[in-house]
Amino acid sequence: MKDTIGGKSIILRVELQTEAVHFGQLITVITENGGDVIAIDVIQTGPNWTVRDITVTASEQIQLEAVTGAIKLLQGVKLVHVSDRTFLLHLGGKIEMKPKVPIQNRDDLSRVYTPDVARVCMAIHEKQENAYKLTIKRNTVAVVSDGSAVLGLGNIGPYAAMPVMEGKAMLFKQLADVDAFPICLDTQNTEEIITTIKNLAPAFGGINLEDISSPRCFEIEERLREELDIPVFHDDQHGTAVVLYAGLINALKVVGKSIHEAKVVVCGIGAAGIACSNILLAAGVKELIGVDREGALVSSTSYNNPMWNWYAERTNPNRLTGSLHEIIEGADVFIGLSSGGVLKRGDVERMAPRPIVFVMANPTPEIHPDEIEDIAGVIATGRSDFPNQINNVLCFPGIFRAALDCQATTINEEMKLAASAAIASVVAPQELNKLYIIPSVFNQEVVRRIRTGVIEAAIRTGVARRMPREFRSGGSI
Ligand SMILES: NC(=O)c1ccc[n+]([C@@H]2O[C@H](COP(=O)([O-])OP(=O)(O)OC[C@H]3O[C@@H](n4cnc5c(N)ncnc54)[C@H](O)[C@@H]3O)[C@@H](O)[C@H]2O)c1
Ligand SMILES: O=C(O)C[C@H](O)C(=O)O
Ligand SMILES: [Mg+2]
Repeated sequence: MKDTIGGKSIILRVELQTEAVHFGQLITVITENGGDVIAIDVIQTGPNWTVRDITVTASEQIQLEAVTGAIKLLQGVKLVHVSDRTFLLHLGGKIEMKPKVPIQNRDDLSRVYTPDVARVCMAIHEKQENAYKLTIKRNTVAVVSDGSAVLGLGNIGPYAAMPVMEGKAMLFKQLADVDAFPICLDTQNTEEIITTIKNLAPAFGGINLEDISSPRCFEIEERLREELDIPVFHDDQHGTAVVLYAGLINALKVVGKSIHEAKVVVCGIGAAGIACSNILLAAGVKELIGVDREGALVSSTSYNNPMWNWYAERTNPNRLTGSLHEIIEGADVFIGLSSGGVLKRGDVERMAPRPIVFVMANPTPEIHPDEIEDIAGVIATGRSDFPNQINNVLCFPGIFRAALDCQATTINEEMKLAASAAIASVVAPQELNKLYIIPSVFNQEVVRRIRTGVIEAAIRTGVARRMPREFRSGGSI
């Protein structure tokens, strides 16, 4: 699949006959064909030959193909091989498990394993809560997918979903020191998914559901929330909604509009679109219209999807009908959670002045930001290679850090709103502008502030089973 935006990067291993060709000629051929040379490494040299690795990036895959084609035509140059840097990074997977203590002798062995481990087992058998003290449970989250709605790629199955889940596990660890396991299930049957996750739960302090398509994701999450005593959080719904709301709070300030008066169009009424709409309704949006493939959702129509009937009852107060291109007329905010290329420049031209355009489909947004840069008030995407990344990665590490630290039984609405406010607050008023409405994933304040705000909300709403030390002003739970 050809991605139309974002940098592409390859490493070219070339052997040059130094008498037949100058290195400068090779570089000229690369740049003339649209490649940027970002690194050169000498691998081996001989009396009249040299082998080098040249790292080349280009904005389009097609340019990289042109570069390799042109190199093959150069006299005195042999293209030994081409490696895709992204694939290299994924070789053998991206994470590993590491013991916390070494096992160096028999004594260690008998304590981490048989026979002494039995005493620890019995301590948990006598008091199940001890699992939080004596196992990985207190710091471990399962990232579970069935591969049915992976990014905007659709139902690509559990094997193909793994790289995303491994990536989420890496982010959990790096950003919030949460240990996370990627688990991709080879079933898309609602009951089987629920039963499997329930059976897996003893090892985990939380369940992060990921990339499970709607409407099954709603029932799976709801049932697991009822039946488990650890937080179950469908990231595509709630993580996205938390970050979207944080971004919108700040974007509205940039364009000087009020959330109560804004006309908001959400495109893609799936897992993420429904959750984002819910948070917007709770935040006071009055004119909210949902659009999916068949056009605007309206209460006068009956849908096969029960969530859509529920949705249409609560939104579209003026009962607008028609396609996205019609509905978008005069809108102040567009929120895309559908698939790449759905929005056209003409649509944005017909929005209200200084429109807010959040095109959050991954990996290809609903419109390329460059196409509307001159007419939009604020633009955000889900990707890391544009300004204003509205992506659930800003939420899930911090919200689970908080939930694990206070051993929350659930992640409730108050905790989610606290997370949104925490994220929005990281951008100081004097820093706020159209290219900076949302903090970077690498801003360490993000997880820290989410953790504080979310633990406070958990304690306030009575779902914390443990009071972290810094929150113990009087008494403990
Ligand atoms: N930026 C983020 O943090 C973030 C988070 C979650 C999801 N997403 C993106 O949002 C999209 C949806 O994810 P999801 O988990 O809600 O999936 P989903 O399958 O639950 O829902 C997708 C919805 O979009 C609709 N849709 C697809 N193409 C459309 C089109 N051309 N016009 C109108 N509607 C269309 C589908 O009918 C479906 O209702 C994906 O691209 C995903 O990558 C982004
Ligand atoms: O994985 C991401 O980048 C965000 C989100 O979970 C998505 O499904 O697109
Ligand atoms: Mg996802």
